[in-house]
Amino acid sequence: MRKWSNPVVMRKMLKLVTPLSGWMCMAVLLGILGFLCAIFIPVGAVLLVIVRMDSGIHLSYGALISLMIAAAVLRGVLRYGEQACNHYIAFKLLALLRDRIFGKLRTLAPARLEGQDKGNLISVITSDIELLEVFYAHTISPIMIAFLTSLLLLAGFWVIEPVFALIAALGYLYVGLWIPVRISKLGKADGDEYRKQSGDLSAYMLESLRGIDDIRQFGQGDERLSQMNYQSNKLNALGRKLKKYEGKSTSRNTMAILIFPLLLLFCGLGLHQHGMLSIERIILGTVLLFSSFGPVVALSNLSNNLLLTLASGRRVLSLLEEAPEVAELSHQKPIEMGDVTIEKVRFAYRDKWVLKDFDLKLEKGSALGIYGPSGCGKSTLLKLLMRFWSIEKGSIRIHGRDLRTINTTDLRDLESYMTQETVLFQDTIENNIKIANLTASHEQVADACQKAGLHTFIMSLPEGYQTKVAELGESLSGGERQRIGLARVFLHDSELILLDEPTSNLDALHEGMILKSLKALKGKTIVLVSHRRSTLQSTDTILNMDQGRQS
Ligand SMILES: Nc1ncnc2c1ncn2[C@@H]1O[C@H](COP(=O)(O)OP(=O)(O)OP(=O)(O)O)[C@@H](O)[C@H]1O
Repeated sequence: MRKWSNPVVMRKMLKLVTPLSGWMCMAVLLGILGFLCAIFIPVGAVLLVIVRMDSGIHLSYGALISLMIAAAVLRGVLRYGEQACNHYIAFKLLALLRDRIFGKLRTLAPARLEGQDKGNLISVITSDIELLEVFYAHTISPIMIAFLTSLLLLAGFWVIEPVFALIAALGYLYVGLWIPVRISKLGKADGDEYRKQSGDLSAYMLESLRGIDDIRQFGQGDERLSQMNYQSNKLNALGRKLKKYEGKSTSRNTMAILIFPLLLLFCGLGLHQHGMLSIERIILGTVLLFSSFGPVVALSNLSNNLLLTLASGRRVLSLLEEAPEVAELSHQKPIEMGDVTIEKVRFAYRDKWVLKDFDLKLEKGSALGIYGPSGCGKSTLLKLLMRFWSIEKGSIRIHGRDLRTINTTDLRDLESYMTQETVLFQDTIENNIKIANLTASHEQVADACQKAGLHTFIMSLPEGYQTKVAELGESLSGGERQRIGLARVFLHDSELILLDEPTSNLDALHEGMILKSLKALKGKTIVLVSHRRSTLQSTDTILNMDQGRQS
């Protein structure tokens, strides 16, 4: 995660509001008018008294009362309008941010999604983005409203008595600026840590839910539970610390709201003793200051939530600015399938070397079988052929073209990759297979299923191809899932087929059926990784990949 300071995060988050600046101006205008209405009610009451004191001020009693009633009603309407504008902005921006985050994940995947940080990533996508609502709906406009309302009020104080304007300015600065800045500084590290630990807890929960069967089988439930409690307690302790900052801010605000009007009152009385100020102006100034802290207090209260919001903003923006392992490529020349040449390829996951000076030549239309000890880099080789990761040194070429110069969509069209795990989506079986070719007809899907030895099984289901995967629950066997994965490969009908243990869960009958279908694919180049020598018998050549070297 980037280590941007809070003002930098705020600037970056503010930049996103630019397209909605019209709505923001409207929210600020309504907010200022709303606060002025609220302030006018106690000030109006003072004016009523002053009028009765026969002070020489001539105001209609009835008109003043009517104005006060109108201000009270308007206060509600204006506040509603301000909040409506703010929430419109916030939810529009959240939708935009979600869209950008999902777009970003597409460019970062799959390398980024292979990391162990999935729980944290889920927490960024869900709760962190959600928290930004506080910033867009309850932070930006209060800051502007407080600033502009305070300027207007200071002008009013100046008219009553310039010394009052000075005292009011000090009060507003203390409550609206000094307290929030101080509290933000105090709690920045704890705010960041809170968001991080909350992400860690999500990751731990997610991992525990995924592995619940193993946890129960090996009696690890209590251990997991106590770890979860430990993490929750740590999170609660941090939450309490953040609440303490909130308490500090509230108590200082309350004190300031009492002390500054008192200061103003004493100064006013001093001036009065020297005959420089009337009692009416002192009362008016004191009440005006006492009742006008609303906008700056709203600002000060922000500092508590702001700590968490900025920590969330930092995580969301860091993800948005993360550089992908391999950049998406477009506008390159189209590619035709040809021989695949791998020369002196060196590749490491961070500091863990997997392939060192690896060479391989694969003729177009041939089938290569790969075996080797677990962890020697067979799957990695397929991922490099898919350009999921970038290689350190050497080159991978298709038809003489370096993989790094081929358009991403061309590469995806040219290649089919079946991983060891087939992921199923909550949809019909037909649609689950059609993700390999969205425009395929039902006949094409059925043909692919025939080749994958899946058709008879699907037809035995109550709703055939329209059976929902969710309705089958967990009842699909590993072999059935694997055959769905294979059906996707057959439907994708690409030139280069990369299969990672495609038949590991299948019985001999189904395996034989699939290998026959693969052999029948004329002109396709196939790379088949398997631990079973029997599976590899169907390929033209077999490679023993040991410690990243051909043997
Ligand atoms: N995303 C990753 N980050 C870090 N290390 C990784 C990553 N993926 C794989 N590895 C490591 O790289 C090495 C090669 O992994 P790979 O999956 O390519 O092996 P394999 O030969 O396919 O193994 P198997 O036969 O068990 O599937 C392993 O030691 C593995 O732990």
